Amino acid sequence: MAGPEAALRMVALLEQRHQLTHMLTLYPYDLVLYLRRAVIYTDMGYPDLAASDAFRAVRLCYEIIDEKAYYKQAFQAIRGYAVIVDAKDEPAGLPRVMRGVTLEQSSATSNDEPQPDEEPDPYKPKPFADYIADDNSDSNSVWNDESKWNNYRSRTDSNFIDDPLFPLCVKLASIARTRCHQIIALNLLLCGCLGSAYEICEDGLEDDPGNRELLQIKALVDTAGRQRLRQSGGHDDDYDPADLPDRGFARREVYPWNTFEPHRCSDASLAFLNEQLAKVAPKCEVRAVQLPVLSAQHSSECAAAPENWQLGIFAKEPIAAGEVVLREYSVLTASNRNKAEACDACGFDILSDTKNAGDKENSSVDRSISCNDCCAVYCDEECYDQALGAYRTRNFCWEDFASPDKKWGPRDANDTLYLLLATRVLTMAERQRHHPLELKEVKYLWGDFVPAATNAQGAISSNDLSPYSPEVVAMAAAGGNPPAAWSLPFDFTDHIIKPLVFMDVSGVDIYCNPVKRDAWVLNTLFAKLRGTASARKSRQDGPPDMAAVYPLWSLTNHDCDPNVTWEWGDRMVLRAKEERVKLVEGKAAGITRPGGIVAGEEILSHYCDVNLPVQLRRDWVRGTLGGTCMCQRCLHEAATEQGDRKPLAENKANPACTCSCYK
Ligand SMILES: C[S@@+](CC[C@H](N)C(=O)[O-])C[C@H]1O[C@@H](n2cnc3c(N)ncnc32)[C@H](O)[C@@H]1O
Repeated sequence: MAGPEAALRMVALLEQRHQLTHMLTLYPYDLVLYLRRAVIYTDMGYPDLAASDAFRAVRLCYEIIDEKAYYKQAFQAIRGYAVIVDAKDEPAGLPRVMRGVTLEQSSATSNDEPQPDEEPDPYKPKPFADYIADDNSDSNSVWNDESKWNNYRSRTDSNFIDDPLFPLCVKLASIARTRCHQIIALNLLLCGCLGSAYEICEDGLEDDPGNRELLQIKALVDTAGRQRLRQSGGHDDDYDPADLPDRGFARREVYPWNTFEPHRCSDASLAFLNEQLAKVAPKCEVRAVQLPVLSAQHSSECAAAPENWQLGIFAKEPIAAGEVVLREYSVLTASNRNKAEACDACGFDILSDTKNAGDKENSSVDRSISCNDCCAVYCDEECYDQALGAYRTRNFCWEDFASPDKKWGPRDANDTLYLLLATRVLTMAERQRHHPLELKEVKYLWGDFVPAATNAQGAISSNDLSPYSPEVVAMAAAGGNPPAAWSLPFDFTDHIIKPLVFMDVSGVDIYCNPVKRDAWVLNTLFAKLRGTASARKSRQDGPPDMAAVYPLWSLTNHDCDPNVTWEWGDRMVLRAKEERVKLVEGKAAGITRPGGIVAGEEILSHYCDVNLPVQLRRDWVRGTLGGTCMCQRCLHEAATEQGDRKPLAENKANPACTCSCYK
């Protein structure tokens, strides 16, 4: 499907998504609504969001089956469906999303089978197949008619403990659970999260052994895993499902329904940012600037890369060499260290600060204060007050989750820090009663988003997506890689499970307020945090264990000949460099010229160690810049290294280059 037809279909899907989201705000414990929205997301080509909704639905199934914390609410919601199914006054019986699941071999149903000499139970629901009508559509069904639906719901005020529909409700939850496992596993496969997809199949098969769809998805995951192994030069004999790759990718984009993303270069945005910047960098201003769109294919000879509008910081007046340009404080920090070592608010390394050691009034350790209720420490009263205003309350510390070593085993250090930063944003949003994407620390951050149309190319989408679909089978046979344009690293545990666990242990109702806590909100946060966070290590040879986002500092662009240096302690401090690299043909590094910044000059920071040779610098910043660095120094040094002594002005678009500079 292409052109207007595809566009019309997308409009219809967006409308359905909108309606289901609205219904979810009214009935947040209704697992069927989550399942229906999951199917819409799959249809739109957002498998990560589909997996997330199905995961919330499966949690609601377990609430009912295992009588957990939200048992009563989840039971009330499913009972509305049971009333209709039992009365058979709705011809379609079940909502479409739950049809076609049979639990013949399920342990959940086997206990329900009557023993030969047992009295028949008058309340026992009829065989499930009886409820499944031939009608294969939800159109004209009660599920789409809100007033009729509310009428059914009003009949669910019974005391559920003695409720005759109780067995049917549990049965519906068991059927939904299998459907959830199918939807989660298939969509994780589409994201490339093979390890988690495999595990979900196993979980589902434990509840519903022999389920055909789950067995088929497991076989596809297996195929994809073996293919990946072959692609990386390994042999099938070495294949072990426990080693399946689990890092997938999701679309990094401003979702079509995201109304929170500002037009970053508008007058209103610039006015707001400049008001903020004036407090921390009085000699500077934020401006819109055209930057080259970098790609990994760019070569040094491509001087004519396409450009896009972004933001940058510029000097409004001269700044002397060595002068402070910007001094910024932030509580959007994350620490993966022992809580007693660094300030919980600003991340300052209190224990290792030896500046005023022994001085009772001024040493960092003696000025620090500890939380009475947890082991968090703060530099001083000021940091504690900042924490109180931004993310914590006097008697609630968020401490349970935020001690990563307590909860989570060894894993990628950067991923842990991004997760902890995301949870800090969630706590800020709760404390300040804002939507997470509306917080001023988050709203204007660069997210490195890719246009939705680019992401849609190659996405597998269908409202009847099944593990037997030729597209899915072909995708698995090719190794289960999502489209190359999907650039947001995606992990089932970090993006879906842990944020929910975090909210849960923090006492937040994870089902309520889906507009604030949805998976797309978290993905948008992760995109922004990945585009702007800085990390550091406390031990030279250790992994990064501290991270922070300084929203204004993060607006500075990179250059391998920067005009500022930065120091990161309790604040981020930018200073004009004392001296700069002088570009002399054939001898770029080592020769210097005086620092200082003139009015109108852009403040250029550095995202890598600028003392390294050009190739290593480019390798370092490729991820952050989205491609090969094309700053004047890199172009110059790369050309010199390759023996190309042409003056830079002659470096025009290169016909041999595979990037878009020549097209
Ligand atoms: C931390 S942001 C810098 C601020 C950003 N320009 C903004 O609008 O917020 C990093 C992004 O800026 C862009 N960028 C920074 N330095 C660049 C450079 N020298 N050339 C091209 N793009 C650059 C890249 O898109 C990179 O992903």
